Amino acid sequence: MIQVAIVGASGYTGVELLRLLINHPQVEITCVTSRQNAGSPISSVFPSLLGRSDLVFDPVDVELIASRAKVIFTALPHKAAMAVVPDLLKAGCKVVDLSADYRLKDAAVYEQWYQPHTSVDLLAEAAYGLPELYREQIQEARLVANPGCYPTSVALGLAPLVQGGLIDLSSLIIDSKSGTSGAGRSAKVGSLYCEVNEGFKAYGVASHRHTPEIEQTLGQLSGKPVSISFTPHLLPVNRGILSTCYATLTDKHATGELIELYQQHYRNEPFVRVHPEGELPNVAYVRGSNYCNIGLVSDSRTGRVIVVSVIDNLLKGAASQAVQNMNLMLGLEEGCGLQDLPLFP
Ligand SMILES: NC(=O)C1=CN([C@@H]2O[C@H](COP(=O)(O)OP(=O)(O)OC[C@H]3O[C@@H](n4cnc5c(N)ncnc54)[C@H](OP(=O)(O)O)[C@@H]3O)[C@@H](O)[C@H]2O)C=CC1
Ligand SMILES: CC(=O)N[C@@H](CCC(=O)OP(=O)(O)O)C(=O)O
Repeated sequence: MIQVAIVGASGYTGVELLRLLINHPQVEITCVTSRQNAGSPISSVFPSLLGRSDLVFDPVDVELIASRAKVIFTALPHKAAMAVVPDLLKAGCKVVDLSADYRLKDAAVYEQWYQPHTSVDLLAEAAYGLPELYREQIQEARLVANPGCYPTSVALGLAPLVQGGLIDLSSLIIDSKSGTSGAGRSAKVGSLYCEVNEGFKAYGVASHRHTPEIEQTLGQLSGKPVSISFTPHLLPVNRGILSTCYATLTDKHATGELIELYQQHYRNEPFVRVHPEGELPNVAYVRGSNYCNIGLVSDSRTGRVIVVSVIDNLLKGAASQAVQNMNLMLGLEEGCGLQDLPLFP
């Protein structure tokens, strides 16, 4: 069994990692951290795990973590992640970082959208953890930067069109909606029930920090700089992301033709499912699973293609994608421990 640790295990992505890794046949969780819950059994914080694990939360102590585990998931807020990742790597561990700290290749871009970076030297070597696009780099990496939730849904939704040169990249508009768990488990007024329930709002308009991450991936796929308009929205549901992407086609293509292209593109990808013509995805079709579902329509009236993609933000948008990356880094079967079907309805 491979020994793994979860740093930041008391958060929303942390508990999803616990749920997945407790059932993973090739790994054993040997260390979980939380500053606020240090000394408490995990089942006292998450009663859903009662009877399934005797683990007790430890404080964040790099030496302790590295002495107990070889693979570490850092499920910490950005900035807190880069305070521990370099020392974990120095201690010989492999790291899958769920934060944004190692996703952007250009330190100046990171510093423009986040804060000063304290381990710029690791940006070049970190593999961007979207297996469907960067599988080989992930297999070789000791540090994987797990993508953001919105960027995962958008990159998978647009990759076939962008790589095929089928759209005018300057026309891209992306409109995404996320469930409230995307904001994490720490107390914030904006995440309170009365603030979110029965409401629906846009936020981060023309300023959300996932914009440069999406532009970086689409730029790599097209070989050209890409600028997008990206607007996230907050949905009054616990989990799920739906991204609607609009772009002008450079030539006429019927919906059926584009769906055939997507089906071919993703034919060997076990976690990407393309809907047949006339059917579009719903966040409920992927909830609780590692799937990304994609549907699209070519609008001959406007010459635009409209792509709709859905993921579970806590799973393909975070924890299950992190486990998919770990499997690749360790040479395990890529879908090991990730075969759960979505929870429908
Ligand atoms: N929620 C989502 O849908 C997604 C989240 N992510 C990213 O994954 C990471 C974790 O997200 P999420 O689980 O939602 O966050 P939460 O706020 O739910 O959990 C954060 C965890 O980190 C610990 N923590 C917080 N601050 C620090 C610190 N300064 N030093 C050490 N530990 C700290 C917390 O425990 P304690 O305070 O007790 O130490 C807790 O265990 C973030 O970077 C987030 O952006 C990525 C994709 C999707
Ligand atoms: C609903 C909501 O608040 N979502 C978060 C995105 C969460 C996430 O995955 O982002 P990082 O991993 O890049 O932090 C937000 O908009 O900041």
